[in-house]
Amino acid sequence: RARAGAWAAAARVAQGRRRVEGAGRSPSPVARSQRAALYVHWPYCEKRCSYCNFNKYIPRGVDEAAMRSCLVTEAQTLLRLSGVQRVESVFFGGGTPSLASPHTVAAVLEAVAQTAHLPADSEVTLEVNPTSAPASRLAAFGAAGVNRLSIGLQSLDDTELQLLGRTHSASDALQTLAEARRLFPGRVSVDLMLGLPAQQVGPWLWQLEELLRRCDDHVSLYQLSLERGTALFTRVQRGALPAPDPERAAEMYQEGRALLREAGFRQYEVSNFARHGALSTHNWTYWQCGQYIGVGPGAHGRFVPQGAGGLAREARIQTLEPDNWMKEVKLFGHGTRKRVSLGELELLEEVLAMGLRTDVGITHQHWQQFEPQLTLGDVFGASEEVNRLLEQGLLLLDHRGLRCSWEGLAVLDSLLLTLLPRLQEAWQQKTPSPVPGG
Ligand SMILES: C[S@@+](CC[C@H](N)C(=O)[O-])C[C@H]1O[C@@H](n2cnc3c(N)ncnc32)[C@H](O)[C@@H]1O
Ligand SMILES: C[S@@+](CC[C@H](N)C(=O)[O-])C[C@H]1O[C@@H](n2cnc3c(N)ncnc32)[C@H](O)[C@@H]1O
Ligand code: SF4
Repeated sequence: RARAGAWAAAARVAQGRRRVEGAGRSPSPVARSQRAALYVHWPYCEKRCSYCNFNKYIPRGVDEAAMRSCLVTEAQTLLRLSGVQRVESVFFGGGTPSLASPHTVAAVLEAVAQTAHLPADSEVTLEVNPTSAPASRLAAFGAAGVNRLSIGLQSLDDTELQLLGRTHSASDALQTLAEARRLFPGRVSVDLMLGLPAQQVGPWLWQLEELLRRCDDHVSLYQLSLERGTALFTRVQRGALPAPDPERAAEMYQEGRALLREAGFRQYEVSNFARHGALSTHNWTYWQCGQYIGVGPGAHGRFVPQGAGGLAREARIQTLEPDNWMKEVKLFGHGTRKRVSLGELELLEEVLAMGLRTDVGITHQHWQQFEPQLTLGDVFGASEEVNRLLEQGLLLLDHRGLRCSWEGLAVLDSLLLTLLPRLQEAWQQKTPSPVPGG
């Protein structure tokens, strides 16, 4: 059983159901530079899924005590380095973090709470694979401080689940979902994939309808991305399976999001849907270009190291391979493999590309925090190409800011092909490159 620490106990008393409503979210009293989300990567899985190229390993055995101690050490080191005082959400992802013991999750949360302020109602998500999470284990994660679950359900068709190399059946997934809802009501998300080889629109929509009868208040729809180096990629390349049809996938996405809308879900991001205000705070931080600290093998982070001042934000990635990562953590207190300083333009490009993924888009206030000189109107208002997108009703630029319409959200990548070069152009005009000899 999990040894619930002081923070987990306080969190249970608070029983906070913190909900964000996009732009309506009340501003935190702590400055942006002193707040962050924290991501923790558990790199192990039971079996390799045929489509997955995330940073995961199938170990013969795991030295969990060593892993736990390294996760705790790295969380403490990076929190101190960042100068972050308030952690607003924690996300245990992977790999398969539901294979970790609740004790490990509790230890990381206690360490975070001791190094920075972790409000008792902070969103703490754990990703769960159906076969590694009986109800007793889910309850123990709850006692450890987890208050939101994200279930990798992927499909409700056993043949598809087999094709994906999953270890669970559709009925296992539905059972986990029911148990999760009982233990974490209003705080359970499910991931459903679309665009699989040979998948047809009609049957996929029946899956979604079935899911809508069973699900809680958060759904993520992920279109399969066929990744080089995966078993699925090889089978498609050899002709053993048909290539996924992008037009059919687009139709599933369009019909799927319409169905979710009818069921009362708000599409608050390209792939994410919530009702009753159950948006994910953690992911919202990513899309708003807030700071986040990545702990564990292969975790990504983006924060301003203490002493760097201003907007000198760094993109960081931790060492991928777990044994090497542990050696580095034992030696240096962290396993950061790569640090790249983000330039001001790069950061603005991220603000644009990430912000437009959400239904709120980029508000004028939000943009101003990153770019006080050029307004959204200065950058985009006079561009003929952008005006065409506004006239087509794909984009909106008004007193609130810049955002995609419902139609625009489905074709964001193509909108960015116009918007990003326009931003680069406006940036160059603002800061002309020095003329040689001038
Ligand atoms: C990396 S997994 C980790 C969580 C957990 N191990 C699981 O499998 O559910 C997180 C989510 O990413 C999505 N995902 C992984 N590989 C993908 C791919 N190639 N294309 C689209 N979505 C993918 C899946 O929906 C999955 O639920
Ligand atoms: C695809 S998302 C699924 C989120 C889920 N749908 C939800 O609403 O909570 C989660 C996956 O993204 C990856 N991920 C998220 N944040 C990360 C970070 N900071 N560093 C590395 N990987 C990250 C992890 O592999 C994780 O399993
Ligand atoms: S999809 Fe999830 S369970 Fe499957 S290999 Fe990837 S991380 Fe592991």
